[in-house]
Amino acid sequence: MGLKSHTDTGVITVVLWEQAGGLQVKHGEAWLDATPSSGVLIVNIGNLLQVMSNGEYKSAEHRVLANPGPIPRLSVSVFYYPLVCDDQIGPIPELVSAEKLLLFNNSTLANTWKITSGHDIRGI
Ligand SMILES: O=C(O)CCC(=O)C(=O)O
Ligand SMILES: [Fe+2]
Repeated sequence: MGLKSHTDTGVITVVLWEQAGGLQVKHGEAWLDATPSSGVLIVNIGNLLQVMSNGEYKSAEHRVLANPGPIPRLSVSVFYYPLVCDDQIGPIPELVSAEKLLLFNNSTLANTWKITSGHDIRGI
């Protein structure tokens, strides 16, 4: 199974992924292959961490190629994100300054999710 180009919506995603390739990360206009390695966990920065870090960390666009090679592909993703839609989320105050202006407004989790991912937190 492949996955179309996307950024992860939450705070971080931890991916356990072995042997078969297929994960690609966008760098400029190029798609770079992530190199599979046994026992390695991939930690993706999600859209909410980009907001919380006031843009210090970027949620990278990535995709997964279907059937990238002869080995069956198995990956396990765990998504970390807050659950209460009405909670406020925004840049951590220490990361906002005269040199590093506020890039995102404080808003509810549901609203921030919609702005950063383009769809409703309930998947609508
Ligand atoms: O399977 C992978 O290597 C990555 C999966 C992924 O991008 C995701 O679950 O959001
Ligand atoms: Fe992803």
